[in-house]
Amino acid sequence: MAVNKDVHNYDVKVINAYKCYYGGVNIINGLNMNVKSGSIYGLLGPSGCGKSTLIQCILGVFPLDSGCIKLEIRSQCDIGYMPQDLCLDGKLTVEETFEYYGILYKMNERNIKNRMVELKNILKLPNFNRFIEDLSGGESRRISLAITLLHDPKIMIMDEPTVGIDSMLRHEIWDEFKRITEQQKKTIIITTHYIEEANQADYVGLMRNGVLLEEGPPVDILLKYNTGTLESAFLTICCKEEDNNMVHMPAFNTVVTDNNGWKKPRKSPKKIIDYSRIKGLLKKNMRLFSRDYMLMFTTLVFPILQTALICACIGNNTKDLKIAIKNDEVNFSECRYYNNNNGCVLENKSNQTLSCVIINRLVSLGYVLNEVKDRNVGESIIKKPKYIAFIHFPKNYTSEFAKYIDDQDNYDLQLQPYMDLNNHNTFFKNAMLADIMETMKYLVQSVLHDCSNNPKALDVPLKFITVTGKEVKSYINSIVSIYIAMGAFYFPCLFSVSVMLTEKMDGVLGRSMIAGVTKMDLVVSLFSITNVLLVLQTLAPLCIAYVFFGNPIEITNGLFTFGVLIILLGWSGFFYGLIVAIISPSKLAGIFIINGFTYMQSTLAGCIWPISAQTPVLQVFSELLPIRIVGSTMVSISLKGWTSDHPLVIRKTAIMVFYNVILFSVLIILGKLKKDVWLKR
Ligand SMILES: Nc1ncnc2c1ncn2[C@@H]1O[C@H](COP(=O)(O)OP(=O)(O)OP(=O)(O)O)[C@@H](O)[C@H]1O
Repeated sequence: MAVNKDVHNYDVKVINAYKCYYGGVNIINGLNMNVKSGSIYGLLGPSGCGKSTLIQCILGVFPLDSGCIKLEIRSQCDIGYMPQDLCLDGKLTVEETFEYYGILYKMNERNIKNRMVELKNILKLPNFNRFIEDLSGGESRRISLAITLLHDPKIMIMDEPTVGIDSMLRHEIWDEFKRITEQQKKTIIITTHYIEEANQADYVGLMRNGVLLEEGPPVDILLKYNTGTLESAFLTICCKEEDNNMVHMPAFNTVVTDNNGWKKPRKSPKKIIDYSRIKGLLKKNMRLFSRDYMLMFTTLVFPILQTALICACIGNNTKDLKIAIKNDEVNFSECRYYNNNNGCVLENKSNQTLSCVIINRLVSLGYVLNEVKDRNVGESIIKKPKYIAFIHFPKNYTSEFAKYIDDQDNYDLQLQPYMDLNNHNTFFKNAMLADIMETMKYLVQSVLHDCSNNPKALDVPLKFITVTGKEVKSYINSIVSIYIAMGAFYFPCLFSVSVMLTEKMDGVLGRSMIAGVTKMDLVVSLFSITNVLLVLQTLAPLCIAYVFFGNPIEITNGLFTFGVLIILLGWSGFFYGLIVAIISPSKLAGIFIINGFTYMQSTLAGCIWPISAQTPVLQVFSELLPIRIVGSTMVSISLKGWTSDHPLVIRKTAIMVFYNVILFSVLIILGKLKKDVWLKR
């Protein structure tokens, strides 16, 4: 029973604690620690001995492998924590930082304001309207300390609070610590490298290799080891420990200590979602977003620019492709004066020049024709990538052509025009070949017409009827929806991964979590912002693609599903970004992963080359990619007029809902498996 009575004198008690990171060595190695209520406890020890790890365990960030930690608190708000690093958003002002943490600690506006003024006087804080990123090291440490004290918590845990603060102010801060512990019965745990500073603490714990070698009031320790300073006492203790060659039991030999009369930690359970915390997060994130011009540019301006550029560049007729010409039949420059109605080529009196018909036709299609001196020059010039073809028209081409029609057996093939092709770019080559074939057809039709024959005789004996996609005129019309789908996936993904990883790497997330924010609060607040951004990110590109550039779109009730699919795709991008943020060791890695995945999807989605050209196995994979699923359905809705009740539209929408459920579940599972998922290592 004596033990139970003792319980009430302590705010923090650690009993036989063990902790190691991911199967490594024990960082906390059978540690016992007793922090009395209303006292200052100085936790001392060399760098790397496990002080921060112990603090994280006390805060509940990491669970112990075994042992027990008891905190005399009612809720998370009873603890104030100051991390070793700054862990504050540089782009918030001092006032906004106070407001954010005040909201998390459930303080009202007036309380926050009053407390800010109080703390300003005690800690000599800088102006409230200054940005954190503009403060000096010492000033920002003082803000960090003030945030810890803001909600007047019962227990304050501070990791090196006085680092970087001048000795005068350090002295004043210690006086303030003493005042609040004595007058308000607060409990303070401080880690410090300045061992002599800890003389002012009520108790000190000397930690080494994951255990407390000594614990007690500084005066008692000095007396016990007969030294004048804590530093030499610590050295003596360390030497003794080495002499004794103390061995600590490994974690697997220990028993979870919950049988010493200790109750489970008295903490009211944290709500998984809390409206006021979400409000605080939303306010903070909106402020940060509105000040991050690069992020704003990439998430809001980029989608507009990208759509405009794609519509302006893709699918237009290829222009200004260069063709080298040598025309021995007629002076090249004279072709421009050539009149089509020069009579039938089969008649002797005709002065018809077929080479000019072809030349003028190619010019009218937008090709740039440059005359070369002779055939040798033409054949060598074609090796340069600037030229896609060299065409040579022999002398008497037209009259020989007329003879050929009359007497094919005696036709000299040398008298045919010939063409050298540059195959550097098969797309250009094929486009030009199609134009040349069209031109030749036009030529023969002209001849037939001039010779009073029926030009239609040359038509393909097949009737073409366009059933769907009548309005499709250019390649961009067929793929613009897929590009919009790409943006709908990529930009929410980019937003979630960059916001989460920036905050994680700056330690802001970790600090917010300790202040009470839950993973669900985070997801909900970011999800809300993402939805607003998603509407802007897709509405503007849709207007540009379908209104400004006039890409065809069928107006049916399928357009409702068109919108739903974009939102579902945006959500999957958002969840995917969060998953990447969990598994990425750095922001750069996270951005690389999402860029790589989106790039792969864009390549396989069918807008660069049809999926039917892929190998069967790859086709199955490509058809399952989110951008492909949504993009191809959007194409069918916009060009084929598929309605919302079309079986494939329903099926693909269901697949996207399923994807979102899967991604959200993965997010939850990863969050449960990796407890320290939002913490900077
Ligand atoms: N999340 C983590 N995962 C793996 N190892 C970790 C992690 N955090 C700390 N460590 C390791 O645990 C050991 C103790 O680190 P800890 O930060 O607790 O020491 P410390 O006493 O606070 O040091 P300092 O005084 O320099 O801050 C170090 O070797 C560190 O590399």
